[in-house]
Amino acid sequence: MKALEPIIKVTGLKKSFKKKEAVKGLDFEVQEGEIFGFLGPNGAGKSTTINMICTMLAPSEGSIIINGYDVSKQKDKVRESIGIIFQENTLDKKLTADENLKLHCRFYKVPKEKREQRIQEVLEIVDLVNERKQRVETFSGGMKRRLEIARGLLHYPRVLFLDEPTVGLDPQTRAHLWEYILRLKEKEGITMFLTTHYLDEAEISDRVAIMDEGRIIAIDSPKALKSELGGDIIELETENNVSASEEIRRRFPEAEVTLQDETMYVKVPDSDAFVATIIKELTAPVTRLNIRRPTLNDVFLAFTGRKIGEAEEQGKAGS
Ligand SMILES: Nc1ncnc2c1ncn2[C@@H]1O[C@H](COP(=O)(O)OP(=O)(O)OP(=O)(O)O)[C@@H](O)[C@H]1O
Repeated sequence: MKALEPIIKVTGLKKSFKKKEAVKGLDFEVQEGEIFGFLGPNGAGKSTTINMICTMLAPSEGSIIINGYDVSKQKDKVRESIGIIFQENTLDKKLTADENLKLHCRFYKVPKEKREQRIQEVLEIVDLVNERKQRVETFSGGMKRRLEIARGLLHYPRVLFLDEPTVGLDPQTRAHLWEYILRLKEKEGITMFLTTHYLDEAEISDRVAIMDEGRIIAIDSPKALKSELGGDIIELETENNVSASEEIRRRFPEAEVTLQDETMYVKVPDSDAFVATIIKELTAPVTRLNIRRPTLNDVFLAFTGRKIGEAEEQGKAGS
């Protein structure tokens, strides 16, 4: 049997801005129907990559194939194959939802006889059927984002790009938006490529690529990435973390110890035996102890030596 062609294939992708090498050589594939998440701190190179994939920025090197079309040679075919929902709101606020959608249908040459049915379908997906005749300026932030998603779907794209789709929304609206996105996957079987720096949101993805400083440092399902870490994470504070971490490393050679501010993160295959021993025998008394399953933040920490929030702070300081 012939193996399925990936819907997106990226090879040797690089981008430099003058002296800054923002994307340093990416190779990855996205399969049809996947939710593919790009996770990384500000400045990691996510937007630059997504802009190149969406034909909006020319790569310095490498190739991108979407839906069988070459992004640098067949831009129009690529644009027909994709829908884009970016951070900036590009709806016309003075127009109604309906007028915004009709405009987009004309722009993307959705056949006239299909327009009415398609507008109804996409409004149903994002629950805005009753607001169809309202002006966009009366919409809440969440409603606007939903309308943008509806608009991005009008021309039956094979891949939908969502760049930080929940930025600026409150937690409840964020959660709802993800429900719509999952509904979309169910109803339209569409491939979704999303970027986020919210770790909990990345969990929705079938696969996640973790990006840092222009490179993909890990790529797999959230479950596999976390289980690759193996064992439990023990958060530990003692009266002297430096000497305690040295003692742990000496006595438990299999333990991986990372010191972060006031807290030690210890990863061990068997947390029960470890905890029983350190509580009784560690020279520096234990002042706090918490055992938990690994999160994507731990994956990021394991690969980069820092938490995703800290990487962002460094990114901001450096830019
Ligand atoms: N047009 C540009 N000119 C010069 N440098 C740029 C340009 N666009 C991006 N960069 C730099 O490239 C690096 C990657 O930026 P990019 O916006 O792709 O990161 P990101 O991961 O998408 O971050 P964010 O979440 O903040 O959008 C950053 O150091 C940024 O300052």
